[in-house]
Amino acid sequence: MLNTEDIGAVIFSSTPDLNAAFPAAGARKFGWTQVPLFGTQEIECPDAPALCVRVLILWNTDLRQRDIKNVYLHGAASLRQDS
Ligand SMILES: O=C(O)C(=O)C[C@]1(C(=O)O)C=C[C@@H](O)C=C1
Repeated sequence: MLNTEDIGAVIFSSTPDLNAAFPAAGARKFGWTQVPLFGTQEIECPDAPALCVRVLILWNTDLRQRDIKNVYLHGAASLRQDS
């Protein structure tokens, strides 16, 4: 379970085709009002999925990296076939 108090910061990247709203603004509406949030733009890489938001959560945990499951939804699953 992810406790908001354990989140150091969250970084969002959006593909250049997404510009209607800031992902960080959505996260605040969702309840992350005290979490430091930052947005950036992903590079336009040929064959990479369009309309894609990546979310990197910097989370204080005692878990080992190999015990954390990164989640890739829909077409984004093709980005990391090794995970
Ligand atoms: O994990 C992703 O979302 C990817 O697109 C893969 C990958 C990578 O090669 O590790 C590539 C680009 C992103 O900026 C981050 C990670």
